[in-house]
Amino acid sequence: MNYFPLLMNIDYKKVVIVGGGHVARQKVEALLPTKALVIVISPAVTEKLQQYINEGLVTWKEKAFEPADLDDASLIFAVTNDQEVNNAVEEAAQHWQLLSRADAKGRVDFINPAVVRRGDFVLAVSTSGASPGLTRQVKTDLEEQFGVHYAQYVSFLKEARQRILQMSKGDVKKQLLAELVDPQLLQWMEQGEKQKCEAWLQQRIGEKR
Ligand SMILES: C[C@@]1(CC(=O)O)C2=NC(=C\c3[nH]c(c(CCC(=O)O)c3CC(=O)O)Cc3[nH]c(c(CC(=O)O)c3CCC(=O)O)/C=C3\N/C(=C\2)[C@@H](CCC(=O)O)[C@]3(C)CC(=O)O)/[C@H]1CCC(=O)O
Ligand SMILES: NC(=O)c1ccc[n+]([C@@H]2O[C@H](COP(=O)([O-])OP(=O)(O)OC[C@H]3O[C@@H](n4cnc5c(N)ncnc54)[C@H](O)[C@@H]3O)[C@@H](O)[C@H]2O)c1
Repeated sequence: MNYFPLLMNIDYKKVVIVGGGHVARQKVEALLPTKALVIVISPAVTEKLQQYINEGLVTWKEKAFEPADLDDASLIFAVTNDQEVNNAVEEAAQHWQLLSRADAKGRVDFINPAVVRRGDFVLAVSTSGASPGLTRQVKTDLEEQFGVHYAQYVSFLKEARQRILQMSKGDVKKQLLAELVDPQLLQWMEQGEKQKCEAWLQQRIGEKR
């Protein structure tokens, strides 16, 4: 299957997760960085999910699934351990609602990549469902390869790019934007020397004005 990868803005949209087990917890954790309105439908939830519910990060409806639970949901996760219940969720989902089934059966509108977040820098991995184990392994490798300093690095690149776009034109702008991905900047950021990056930018912008 050739899936279409995208980054979706789901802020303030309703997301319904049917099931309250370990897979439901994974989905909730993937959604926490967003402002989606997350509702868990399940007679029972894991300890970690209970913690998120207590903190008000997620709403829990302590009950077995019913079709009306899907009303107004933009995204639906059928993640119970009961195929019949997941089938019932699929049957109740409208064509305009995007459905994901953790058992990878029946209708599959989307699947979930493994995600490494470093601020605005997002790395997503998938084997299109072929091997979730390999996906997990590659994610672990990426976590090591792209350390937490990437968040600050990409934040600097964002600000620097805005400044370049405002201050320069044409070929100068193009050249400055190309120079911005200089590996030296990444190295300074990794060493905690953000001020060197700032000075570098000041100098470049000054020279080209
Ligand atoms: C990425 C991640 C994100 C997430 O779950 O949100 C994710 N699976 C993760 C881990 C993981 N899942 C499983 C294992 C055990 C090893 C194994 O079975 O190989 C491990 C490894 C581990 O946990 O270490 C078991 C498993 N997974 C699926 C089935 C059903 C089936 O294949 O039939 C079964 C068998 C269930 C059973 O037998 O009962 C199905 C799917 N799992 C997907 C995503 C989608 C395709 C991903 C892709 O394209 O590669 C897809 C198709 C649907 C979906 O759920 O979206 C998360 C990464 C961890 C992370 O982020 O840290
Ligand atoms: N995508 C993945 O990464 C992945 C990984 C492992 C397993 N799976 C699949 O996901 C399924 C769930 O795995 P899990 O480890 O979370 O299982 P689990 O047993 O930990 O949790 C199942 C949850 O479903 C709830 N549930 C049962 N009947 C329900 C109903 N009628 N209405 C609402 N909720 C109901 C239970 O209360 C429980 O909270 C597995 O059966 C498997 O098919 C997917």
